[in-house]
Amino acid sequence: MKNKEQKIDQIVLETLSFEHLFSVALESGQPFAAWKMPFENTQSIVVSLQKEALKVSADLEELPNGFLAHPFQAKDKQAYLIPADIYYTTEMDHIDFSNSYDLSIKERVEHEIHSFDPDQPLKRWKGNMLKEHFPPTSKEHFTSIVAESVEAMQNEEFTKVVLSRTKEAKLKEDFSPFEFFQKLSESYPAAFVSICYIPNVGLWLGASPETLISVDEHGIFKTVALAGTQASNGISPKEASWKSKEIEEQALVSRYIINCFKKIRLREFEEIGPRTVAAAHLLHLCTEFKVDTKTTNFPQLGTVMLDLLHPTSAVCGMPKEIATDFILRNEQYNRSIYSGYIGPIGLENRHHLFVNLRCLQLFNDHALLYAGAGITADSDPEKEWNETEIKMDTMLKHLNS
Ligand SMILES: C=C(O[C@@H]1C=C(C(=O)O)C=C[C@H]1O)C(=O)O
Repeated sequence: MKNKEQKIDQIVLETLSFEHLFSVALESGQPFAAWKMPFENTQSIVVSLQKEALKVSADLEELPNGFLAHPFQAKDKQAYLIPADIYYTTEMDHIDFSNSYDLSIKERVEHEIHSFDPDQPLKRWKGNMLKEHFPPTSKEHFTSIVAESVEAMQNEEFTKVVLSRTKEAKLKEDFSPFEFFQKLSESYPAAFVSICYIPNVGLWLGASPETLISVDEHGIFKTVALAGTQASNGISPKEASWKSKEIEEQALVSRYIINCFKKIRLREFEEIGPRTVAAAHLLHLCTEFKVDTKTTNFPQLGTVMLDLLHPTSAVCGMPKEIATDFILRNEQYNRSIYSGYIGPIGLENRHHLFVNLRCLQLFNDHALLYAGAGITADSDPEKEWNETEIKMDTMLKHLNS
């Protein structure tokens, strides 16, 4: 990975805590993101010192370090970038502070962090939440569009479509985004747990099980084909068995990824799986694909594959254009960054972008949960509704507990 020149200054603080910086960022209304990587304990946070997130094209080699968030559908193909003007992880004893800003901003941030009172409940953040959203999806509407898509697929108009919906959940009076983030981090070690705030996009929290692309510090590129869902009900991944509907649904996603490699004539990929993986109380089928970008001399593979892969048939369908069109005509709401992608880029010399799933958006007094299910010609509308219910439980279980 190319090393970008970035001038960094530091704020060394004696009594710094992650909660301090998280709370100051949340209350400030500045774009920020905090996260925990799968199978890592470290929590990280970036805060932008500009009022708005940057609108950028997802060129990983060129962008400054930060946190990227791309909607499911963006006509201009632009993503939001929260630049790491301030960067801190629970492994550090100081804050990295981009010194392209003048001293007075640094002093203001330092003052706000020092004067933050952890015993006072946070209130200001609620004023920064979006004021409205599309009405939540009724069961009647969801099952009727599933039935309509099944009929279209039986007529061979397309092969797969992922249909999604939303649901509202009240927040308790003293709901704390920080406590919720901590609860998710503790409960889901295998997930990418994140919170991100982008003005006009809102405050989003999630526990994603699905990597879209990653390129690590050694130049190893990875992506996965994740699909097929069942409640684990105490069954371990090794004991799980799958019906042909799910096996085909996941194989379709694998074929889609292999096709993307074919488009760029890349043959040197390793394919591992499919195997059953656990995500919270659910099981999925997963095939992992790996490429060494150094031996293949393809340093920009992450950027190229990102452009080809998104949206994959795990969140959109096959063929992509027809499935997208069906989704946009029938879901009756805007997915925003649900089923888009989010994650840190450049930091610690790696990029890791996840499909934004098992997530919710916060409003003043309630949350809006998002989930979808892969529909094929063999789907049953009632079962697909239930699948979205159990996916939403990933968040719902911890929301007001
Ligand atoms: C669309 C979602 O999940 C995706 C769809 C799956 C399926 O259809 O079985 C499984 C995992 C994800 O790739 C979601 O969680 O909202």
